[in-house]
Amino acid sequence: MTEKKSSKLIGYWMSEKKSQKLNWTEFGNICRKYGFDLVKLDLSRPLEEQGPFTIIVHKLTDIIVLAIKGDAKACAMMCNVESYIKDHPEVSIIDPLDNVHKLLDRYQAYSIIHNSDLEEAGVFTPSFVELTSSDYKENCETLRLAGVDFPFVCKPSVSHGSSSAHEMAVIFNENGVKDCHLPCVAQSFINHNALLYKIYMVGDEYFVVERPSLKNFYPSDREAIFFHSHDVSKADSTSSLSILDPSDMTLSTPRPDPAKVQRIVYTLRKVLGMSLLGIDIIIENGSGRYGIIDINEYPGYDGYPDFFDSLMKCILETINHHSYTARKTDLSSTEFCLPLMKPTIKSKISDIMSPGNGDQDDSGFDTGDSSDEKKKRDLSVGSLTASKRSSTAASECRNSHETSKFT
Ligand SMILES: Nc1ncnc2c1ncn2[C@@H]1O[C@H](COP(=O)(O)OP(=O)(O)OP(=O)(O)O)[C@@H](O)[C@H]1O
Ligand SMILES: O=P(O)(O)O[C@H]1[C@H](O)[C@H](O)[C@H](OP(=O)(O)O)[C@@H](OP(=O)(O)O)[C@@H]1O
Ligand SMILES: [Mg+2]
Repeated sequence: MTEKKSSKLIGYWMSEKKSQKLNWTEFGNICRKYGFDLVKLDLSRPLEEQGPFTIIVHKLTDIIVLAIKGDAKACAMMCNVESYIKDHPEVSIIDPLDNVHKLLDRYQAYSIIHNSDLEEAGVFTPSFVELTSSDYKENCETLRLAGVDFPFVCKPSVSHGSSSAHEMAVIFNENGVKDCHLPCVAQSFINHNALLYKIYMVGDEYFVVERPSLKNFYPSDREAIFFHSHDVSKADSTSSLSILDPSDMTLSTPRPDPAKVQRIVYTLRKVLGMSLLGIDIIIENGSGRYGIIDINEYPGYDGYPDFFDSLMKCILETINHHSYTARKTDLSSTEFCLPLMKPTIKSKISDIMSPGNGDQDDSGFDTGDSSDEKKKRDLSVGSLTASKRSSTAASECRNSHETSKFT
C-alpha cells in the first residue's frame, strides 16, 4: 500500500555528486516525523506540476554558473525555478537565490565580509583585489594599490560550480603574477601554521571543525605553487604543502575563541541572509587576528554532528519565520529585518557550553578525534526575513551577450 502523501512538501535539489554524500532516504524519514514529504525536484519539468511546496532546499550553484555562461539547458532549468519562486511568494527558500548569487563571485563575497562590522571584533579579511588585465605590469600596479603583498593566493573569480573554481596558486613575486589565471582574485597570504578552522552553519546552529591548511610562506624569488584546494583542506588531506618548515614547528596556534566564532556566525548570517554556510577562518601567526579567507554556500558539512537534525530544525524555523514575514509589508531587504537570535553551538558532548565558558573542548569544536556521543541542543529559534527576489541567472541568460565574469 503506497504511503499517504502529506499535504506539506519539502522540495530539494543538489547535484548527483553532492546528494550521494548523504542518505537522503534517511532524511525523508525525519521529514515524515514532522508531517512533511521530501521530494527531489525534477528541474526538466515545471515545478508547478510537482508542488505545491512548503519549502525548497537547494544547492543550485552548478546550474546557476552554467546558466550564466549561457548553457541553454541550465538557463531553462533556472527559468523554471525562478518563475515558480516568483509565482509562489508563500514558499520558503533555503537559501534565497539572490543571496546565493553573491557568493558565486569571490570578489563580491569577500567585499561583503570586508564591509561588515567584523573588523570591530578583531576579525579581518586579508587584502584582496580582482585581476582582469592581460597586461601583467598593470596587474602588479593593481596589486600594489590594493595593498595585496607577496606572497598572495590567486583564486578564480568564480567560486563554485566546477573543479576549476578550486584551482589556485601561491604567487611569491612580480614575475609570478604572469602565472595568474584570469579573471582571479588575489588575496594576501596570511601565515597560520597550516591550521584552518571551518565554521559550518545550519540556521542558528554552527560547529567548528579543524582542517589541514597551507604551511607558512614568505616572499621569495621562487616559482608559483599551483594547488587544488580540495587536495589541501579536506578532513583527510595529506598535502606536502601542509608540512611546516622545521623553523616553524615550534609555533603554536590557539583554538578559536567561541565568543569570536559566535560573533562571526551571527554577523555573516545577518548580512548574507542565508542559513547554510561554510566559513573558513585562520588565526594569524603573531597577531592572533582572525582572518576570514573563504565563505561557501551549502558546503559539505564533513564532521558536523547530526546534520539532518539541524537541517530539519532550520527548515522548521525558516517556515515559521517566513509565515511571520509574509504578514509583514516590507520584504525588500536581502538582509534580515528582525534581530536574529544569537546562534548556538552544536556540540558533540552532553553539557553544551555557551561561548566564553571554561574548557574550550566543550565548545562545539571538533579536532577530528571527538567521540560520536552527541546530545541534541534545545536550539533558540532563529528567524529569517530574507526576501525572495529571483536571481539574475535567468535574466543573464536572456542578455548573455553581455560579457560576464563567468567566462
Ligand atoms: N589568504 C590566505 N592565506 C593563507 N592561506 C590561504 C588563504 N586563502 C586560502 N588559503 C589556503 O588555501 C585553501 C583553499 O582556499 P579557499 O578556501 O579560498 O579555496 P576554495 O576552493 O574556496 O575551498 P573550499 O571551497 O573547498 O572551501 C584554504 O583552505 C587555505 O589552506
Ligand atoms: O570542506 P568543505 O565543506 O568546505 O567543501 C565544500 C566546498 O567548500 C565547496 O562548497 C564545494 O562546493 P563547490 O564549490 O560547488 O564545489 C563543496 O562541494 P559539494 O559537492 O559538497 O557541494 C564541498 O563539499
Ligand atoms: Mg574554502
